[in-house]
Amino acid sequence: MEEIQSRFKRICVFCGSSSGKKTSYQEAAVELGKELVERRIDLVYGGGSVGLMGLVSQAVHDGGRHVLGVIPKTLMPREITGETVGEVRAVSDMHQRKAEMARQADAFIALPGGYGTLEELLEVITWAQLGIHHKPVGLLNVDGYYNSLLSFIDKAVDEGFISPSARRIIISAPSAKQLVRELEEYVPEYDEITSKLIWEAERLSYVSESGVVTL
Ligand SMILES: C/C(=C\CNc1ncnc2c1ncn2[C@@H]1O[C@H](COP(=O)(O)O)[C@@H](O)[C@H]1O)CO
Repeated sequence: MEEIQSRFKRICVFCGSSSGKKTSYQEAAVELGKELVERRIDLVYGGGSVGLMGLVSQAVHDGGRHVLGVIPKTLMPREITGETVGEVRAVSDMHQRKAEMARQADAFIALPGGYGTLEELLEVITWAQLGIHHKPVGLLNVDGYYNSLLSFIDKAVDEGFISPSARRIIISAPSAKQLVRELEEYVPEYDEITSKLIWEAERLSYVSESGVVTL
C-alpha cells in the first residue's frame, strides 16, 4: 500500500459505541482506519472495542499506527467498553476526556453514531465557532446518515441562528478518502469577533501537564 504524508499527525474520531444496522457503517469505519494508516496518521478516540469504535481502532492498530484511547475511569471495566488496543489514558470524567481528545488531535472526524457522537461533534464545532481551536472538523456522511442533521443546520442558517461562515466549519463527504483529502485542504476562517477573544485555557482545561496550551 502506498503511504502518503499528511499534514495531520493524529486525528480524533468520534463514532458509535454501537455498530449500526447497515454493513456500510461498519465498512466505513474500517475504510477510515485504513485511510489514516495510508496517510501515516495516528488515532485518538474514546477507547474500548465496542461498535464502530472497535472497528476503526483495530484497523488503525493493525496498520501499525499509534492508537490512543481516552477513557473515563467509570467506563474502564471491560464489560462496558471492551478491550482497548494501543495506549489507554484514564481520565477522571467525560469533560476531561473530551478536552484530552481535542488537545491530542490535529483534526476531528465523526462517523455515524448516536448521542455521544453528536455531543462530541457539536462541541468541537462550537469550539471552532468560538475560536477556541482552528482544527478541521469532518463529517463522514455514510449512506446519507447525516443528511437530516445537515438539513437542520442549513435551516438554522436560513433562520439566522448559525452564520454562513460557521456553517462552513463542517466539512462533509461520503467517503473516507474524499473527506480526509478535503480536511487536508481546509483553511480556517477567522472572523472579527472570535479573533478578538482570548481564551483562558486553564479554566477550559486545555493546558497540558507542562502548562503549554496545545489546542
Ligand atoms: C454505556 C454504553 C457504552 C459504553 N461504551 C463506551 N465506551 C467508550 N466510549 C463511549 C462509550 N459510549 C459512548 N462513548 C463515547 O461517545 C461516543 C459514542 O457514543 P454513541 O452514543 O454510541 O454515539 C464515542 O465517540 C465515545 O467517545 C452504551 O452507550
